[in-house]
Amino acid sequence: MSQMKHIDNIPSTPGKYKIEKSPYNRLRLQFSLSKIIFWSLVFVGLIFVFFYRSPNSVSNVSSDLSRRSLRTSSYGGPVWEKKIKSSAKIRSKNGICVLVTGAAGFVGTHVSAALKRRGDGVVGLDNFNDYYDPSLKRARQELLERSGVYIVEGDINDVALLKKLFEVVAFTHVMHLAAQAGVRYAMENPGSYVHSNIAGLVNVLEVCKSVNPQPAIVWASSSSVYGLNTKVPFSERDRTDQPASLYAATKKAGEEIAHTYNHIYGLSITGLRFFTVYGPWGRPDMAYFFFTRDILKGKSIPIFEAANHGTVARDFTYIDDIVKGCVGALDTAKKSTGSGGKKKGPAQLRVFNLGNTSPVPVSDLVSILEKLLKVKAKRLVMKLPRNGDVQFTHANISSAHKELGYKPTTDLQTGLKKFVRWYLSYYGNGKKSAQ
Ligand SMILES: O=C(O)[C@H]1O[C@H](OP(=O)(O)OP(=O)(O)OC[C@H]2O[C@@H](n3ccc(=O)[nH]c3=O)[C@H](O)[C@@H]2O)[C@H](O)[C@@H](O)[C@H]1O
Repeated sequence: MSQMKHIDNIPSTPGKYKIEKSPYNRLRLQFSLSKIIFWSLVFVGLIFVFFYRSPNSVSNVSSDLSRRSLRTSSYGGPVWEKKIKSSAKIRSKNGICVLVTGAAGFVGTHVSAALKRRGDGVVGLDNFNDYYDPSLKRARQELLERSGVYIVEGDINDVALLKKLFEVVAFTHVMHLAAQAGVRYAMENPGSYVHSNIAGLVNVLEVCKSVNPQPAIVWASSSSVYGLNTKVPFSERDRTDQPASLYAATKKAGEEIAHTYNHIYGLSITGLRFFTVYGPWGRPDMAYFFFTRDILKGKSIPIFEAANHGTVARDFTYIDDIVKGCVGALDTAKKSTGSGGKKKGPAQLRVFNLGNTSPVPVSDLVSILEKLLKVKAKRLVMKLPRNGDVQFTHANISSAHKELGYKPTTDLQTGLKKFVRWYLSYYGNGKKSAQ
């Protein structure tokens, strides 16, 4: 209020504001100028020290990103284009042509394989960073290559590469799954979330809005957007303005960014809120995966528990169910309406929960693993850390059921059996172990 008064005291027409020219005033002016310069230098110095010393500072983002070995891709040339065109070839009637970002990732690999199997054209894009063991990503790549899916090695922040891909192939759809995943890692490397989940998403949308014809976009949001929401089961209409982690906040930001690109450019965009997806070829940073590894090694596993011995539970969703949801979203996506970077009419904007509708306590997940692995786990019950984890998730999937025909059919017991079978065969019956 007092500041307001101060501003009000200054005449609105600057020319009418008479500055007295006494030597005392000049001296005072010089003195305050040098004071301003002095404090500005101190301020700049402080910023400098902060950015170069703080472990999580933005200046460290580049080193963190390079630690995740983002390669600058070399691309182009007739051989490269031929591979892409062959991978993009549609082999079924009414097939679609999809660019899958994050194709060497867990969900990306399964979705790419499913699309290829039914005769769609599929081209993958992945930067093969080392957030987790890149050899697993390479193995997924081999799997996809054997089924005819080529993965371009490059980053979603490489706009020139994205543009080039659209020059070579007129993709009808983009399945945007490339992201920095993981709830807890966001405290270690916040910059990587901004880089992939915000800057990367914007780059993908920028390119999609400017190509002709614009593709329809389906992308991975997350159940974590519900954050501290306590109303269960989580419905798409519930509030999502209380994220509990930076990961969740970047996914929520992504949903708002999607709204903007839909509104301004007429891009057809569908966001899918995945609920703790698990299964064969999964992510080693996820609990079910490293619990399996550590139970087999005889290492103790930390099991989180909420205040007053409260149960921590997740709506674990099996990968094959998620793939059906992704394909359903692609198949029901309407065309984007814009062209030449301009909106021509209203376009489709959707968001769906893809969960299993039956939350399971983490301790029950461990019991299932014990039975499947025939090894007793060394349980270390710990307080739920305050670093992004929420106590439970539970999806209401009626909207996805109605619009996408989504109907999950795999319970945790059945899904984990398939995961354990894969784990033991991939890591040689546990002799070789996941990193
Ligand atoms: O749905 C999502 O959108 C997210 O799902 C996944 O996050 P989460 O549901 O947190 O999965 P995950 O880490 O496997 O922990 C599973 C359970 O084990 C508990 N947990 C975890 C670690 C541990 O040491 N102990 C423990 O009890 C933990 O408290 C939790 O209850 C994806 O990783 C994320 O990328 C995002 O996609």
